[in-house]
Amino acid sequence: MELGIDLGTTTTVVSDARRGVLFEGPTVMLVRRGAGRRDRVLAVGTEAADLLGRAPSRFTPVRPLDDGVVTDLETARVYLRAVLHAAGQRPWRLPVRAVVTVPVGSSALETRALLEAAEEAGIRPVTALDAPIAGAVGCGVDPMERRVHLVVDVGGGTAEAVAFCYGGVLASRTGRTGGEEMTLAVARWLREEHQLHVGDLEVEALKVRFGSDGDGPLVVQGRDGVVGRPRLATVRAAEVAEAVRPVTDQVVRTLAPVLDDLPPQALSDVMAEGVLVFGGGSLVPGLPQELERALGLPVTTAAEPLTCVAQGAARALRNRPLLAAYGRR
Ligand SMILES: Nc1ncnc2c1ncn2[C@@H]1O[C@H](COP(=O)(O)OP(=O)(O)OP(=O)(O)O)[C@@H](O)[C@H]1O
Repeated sequence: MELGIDLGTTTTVVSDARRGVLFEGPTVMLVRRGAGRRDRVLAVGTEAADLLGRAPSRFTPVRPLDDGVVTDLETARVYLRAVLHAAGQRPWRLPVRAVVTVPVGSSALETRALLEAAEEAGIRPVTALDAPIAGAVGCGVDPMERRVHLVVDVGGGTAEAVAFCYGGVLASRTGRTGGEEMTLAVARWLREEHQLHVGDLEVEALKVRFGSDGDGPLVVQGRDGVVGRPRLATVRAAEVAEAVRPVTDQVVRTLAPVLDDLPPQALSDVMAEGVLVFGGGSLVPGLPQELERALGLPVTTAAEPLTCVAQGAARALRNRPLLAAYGRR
């Protein structure tokens, strides 16, 4: 079994080169913590997210990643095993080979922790690949060619810009601010401007909706900040955009200096080709345009911005020269 695994801060996607996406869901699991015993997983991904705030108190929601990196090996192992199970794979029966993606900015130690967790979960051999490189492969870009490509990946916990060609990274910028920070900004704005306390999932849904519903009114449900009762509020998409803007500005300010490190020939490749952007954060209205302004280059959003990283990772698994050049072990 050959898989590409995009273990993101917010979303996990598992893809198979032949069958496509096998699992896509929030990076969260619900576990029962037994005294002295191993954690028992009740639900993972969408099923776990649906139960958040509803499950009995003996079940704890656990997020295995923080800003794109593994913070606890055992948690990551348990999570990966649950994800493989949900994706219909049983590592204890089938040999599972995989490419797992990591942020470009993750340290050797952080990458090692993820690889160890994957091996412990039964995935062998496993290779780590920078998520932006995997995303580029998923969009049909060949990172082994001589032409320089520039891609931007805006995820939940990280935003990265990477220029690469001919088997190597030329320049990169990483920021640990992404879509989750945008969600927090919307929640803060609802609290301050509308005196409304809104649950995480509702704020997340509002952030996703405001881009797709034009400038029509959006209804959001929460708890009144003064009297504490449930209440509805009507907001406009343009207001939500304003609330998110300081975060998108920060993302763009962090990434744009990647151009400063490129030699003139590389710049002319990038100018001819433009910039490819993907990751859930790229779907926030206005972000591609702001990026275009800051870089002074045309920006194109990937056709499948949420799954191209996992699909590219699965494809990379069969490309030995690519893994030898860009893989991290
Ligand atoms: N349609 C949408 N509109 C706006 N934001 C979206 C949309 N779809 C997803 N997002 C946001 O994208 C973010 C998740 O993106 P993605 O799945 O690429 O990140 P990730 O891989 O989990 O994180 P990271 O790469 O930082 O580890 C979340 O903050 C989510 O709210």
